[in-house]
Amino acid sequence: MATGGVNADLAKERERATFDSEQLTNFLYRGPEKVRRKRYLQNLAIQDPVFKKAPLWAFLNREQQYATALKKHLHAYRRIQELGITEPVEKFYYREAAAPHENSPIGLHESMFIPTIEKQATEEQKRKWLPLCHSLKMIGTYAQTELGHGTFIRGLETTATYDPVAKEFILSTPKLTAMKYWPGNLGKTTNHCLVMAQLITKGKNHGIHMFMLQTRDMETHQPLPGIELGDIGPKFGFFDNDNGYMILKDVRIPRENMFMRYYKVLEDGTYVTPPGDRLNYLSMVLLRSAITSMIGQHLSQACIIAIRYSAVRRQTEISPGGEEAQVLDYQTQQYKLFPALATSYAMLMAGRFMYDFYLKTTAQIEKGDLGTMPQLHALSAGLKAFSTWECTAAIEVCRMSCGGHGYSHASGIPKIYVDATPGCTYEGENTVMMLQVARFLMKMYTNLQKGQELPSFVQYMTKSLDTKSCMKEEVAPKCLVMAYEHRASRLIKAAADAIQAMVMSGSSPQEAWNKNTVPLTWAALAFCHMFVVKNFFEMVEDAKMDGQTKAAFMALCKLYAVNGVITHLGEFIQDGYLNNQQVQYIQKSLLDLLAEIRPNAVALVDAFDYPDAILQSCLGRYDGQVYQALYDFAKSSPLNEKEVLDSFFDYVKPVQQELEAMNQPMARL
Ligand SMILES: CCCCCCCCCCCCCCCCCCCC(=O)SCCNC(=O)CCNC(=O)[C@H](O)C(C)(C)COP(=O)(O)OP(=O)(O)OC[C@H]1O[C@@H](n2cnc3c(N)ncnc32)[C@H](O)[C@@H]1OP(=O)(O)O
Ligand SMILES: Cc1cc2nc3c(=O)[nH]c(=O)nc-3n(C[C@H](O)[C@H](O)[C@H](O)COP(=O)(O)OP(=O)(O)OC[C@H]3O[C@@H](n4cnc5c(N)ncnc54)[C@H](O)[C@@H]3O)c2cc1C
Repeated sequence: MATGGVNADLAKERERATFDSEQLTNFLYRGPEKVRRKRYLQNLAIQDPVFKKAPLWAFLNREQQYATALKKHLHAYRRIQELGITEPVEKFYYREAAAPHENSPIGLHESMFIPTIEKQATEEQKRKWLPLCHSLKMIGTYAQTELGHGTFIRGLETTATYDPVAKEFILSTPKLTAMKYWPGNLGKTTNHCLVMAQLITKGKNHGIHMFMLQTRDMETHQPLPGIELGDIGPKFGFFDNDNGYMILKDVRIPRENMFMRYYKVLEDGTYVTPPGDRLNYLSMVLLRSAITSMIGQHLSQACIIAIRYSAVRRQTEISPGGEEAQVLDYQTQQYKLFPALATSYAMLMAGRFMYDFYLKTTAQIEKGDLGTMPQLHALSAGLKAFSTWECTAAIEVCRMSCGGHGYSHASGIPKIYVDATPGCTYEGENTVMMLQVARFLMKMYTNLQKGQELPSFVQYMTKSLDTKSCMKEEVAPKCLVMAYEHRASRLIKAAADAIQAMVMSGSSPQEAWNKNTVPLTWAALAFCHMFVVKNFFEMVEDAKMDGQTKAAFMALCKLYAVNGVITHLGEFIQDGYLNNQQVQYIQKSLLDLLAEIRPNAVALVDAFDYPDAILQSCLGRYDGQVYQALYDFAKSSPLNEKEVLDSFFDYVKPVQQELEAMNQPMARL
């Protein structure tokens, strides 16, 4: 049955591409040297026998999935130290290849616990905790969310009451809804956590603060007295992670366990006012800033799978008796997949901007300059929400575009989807994040009205609203960007005017805000969309690559912008900014771009440079031998280990016998 070699259709696709995919790979990973290093690290992991021999997650139950993920991630953690890998992005490449599609049970330790100690602890606390963290004596997580509150963190109910006599904080869960619920790896893996709790000292509540809590004995791993904790049970995805619950019964911790870099409680219980508000929200901002790239990568994997498969899959004779067409040749299939592909590139570019902006801004914060914190908060919240919404929707489109096989774990896409979609909820529920963006935009609008200068990325608001688009038959990037700016400005103005009008007629600002949250999210979404489009064009224009590669990349960028106009057409034409003729130009441009991208589709996904060992998809294989792979996958199903299952004798046979007896003529009498 084995066919071997590269599938002929896929081979042809690669031959007909108008550009060299390696050029785009080099751009995506910031240069050929970095690509070589990425491949080297990925190969090290792929060839490691510990990872190679591990069973595929899809055939394991939850406990086995957890144990396998833990084993692999701990081995990866050790190897990363042995190999001296220190760059976060290089650690990511190694881990992704070591345990593809398996979420790390020590992930929160690395992505939130250690960074929070680094950024929020005093030098003394760092000296004490960080060496223990690096040797995994301390394994920690971030325990903020409670049963009753995830979004409204000022409403958290866990308390940390200072006792000046013992110089200790008493951590308590005063009621059911105050129980910590959801923190990743809290249930079984970790022995420490950062607890967010209401700080009460000298009888006064000073709001939520961060405390270091040891939850389990560092030798026996048993929970410590006064702490009840466990796993919250199976979820939609993240099967391999022990999201946990925790109840605290007056647990005492030393005063030194409060994170005291910015916030302080003196020995006598005096609270020292911090240098700025919301500094203890910075750990969330770090993850939000990283999520746009991460979700763009999830979507890029789904696109590789769906596009390679669509090049191999043939279905339906185009003319009677003729050859069946590659499904990728159907315009409708292209309309599903190419906007998804364009979205993944758009988000990778937005994620690149976002993470660089995070590094720049936090360097300023470290030096005591908190001036850019509001911009960092607004952009990280907005791009996190916009990218996770767009990418998860597109992943589902990719899955459905693979027909029936897309529904099988053999495709790899269902797992990508279930692990990507909680990105819309964790680190700030998306609608709530959009309303934070709206809050920032309303402030900027008021500042504009007062004649104040605006930060560069909202400068476009200062332009008076043009009434007509410059769009011509040749749909120009400049006119597309202006259309997005126009839509965002108009929707921001509309929301602000509606709020101001309500306030003028006697409503309180809060009431006016609450009656306009839908238009406010329209404005915030339009702002984020505009930002992503503009950033994409700028990055393509600045990219150093040959002309053919740039042309292929630019076609995707234009498609992202054009498709966005068509999807949200109402908002672009509501005030007559685009007329009927201009909309027709844009619609035609969409069809032209689908045709232009078609010959490059496979090369554009090859450029993401994911080895098969990471993709783990029968449909997305580089060699396109999908049918053999699907057959092998089916054969390896544990249900096939026995020819006849015990359940046949336990259940089918007895019922057959009962029915047979019931249907005997004598039995009916
Ligand atoms: C490329 C290599 C990268 C490698 C790096 C790292 C690797 C990362 C790997 C990623 C792995 C991913 C694995 C995922 C695992 C899942 C993890 C999930 C973890 C969690 O979910 S933790 C819990 C998260 N919880 C939340 O996000 C809660 C959401 N709620 C809030 O944030 C706040 O409650 C909310 C909604 C912002 C409101 O706060 P509140 O204090 O009530 O504020 P107001 O609305 O009243 O506004 C007042 C004022 O504050 C400003 N503000 C609010 N937040 C911030 C902030 N974060 N920073 C700065 N300023 C803030 C707000 O704008 C207002 O300002 P004004 O000037 O208008 O008054
Ligand atoms: C996989 C996963 C991992 C997680 N890991 C962690 C972790 O490690 N640590 C941790 O502390 N937490 C963690 N969480 C919890 C997560 O951060 C919260 O679930 C998230 O912040 C959303 O809060 P919520 O569940 O309270 O949603 P809710 O706020 O209850 O949302 C429910 C609905 O109410 C709406 N809503 C709520 N408030 C408003 C408002 N002000 N205006 C308009 N609409 C509103 C929302 O839009 C949503 O539609 C995790 C969650 C998941 C799913």
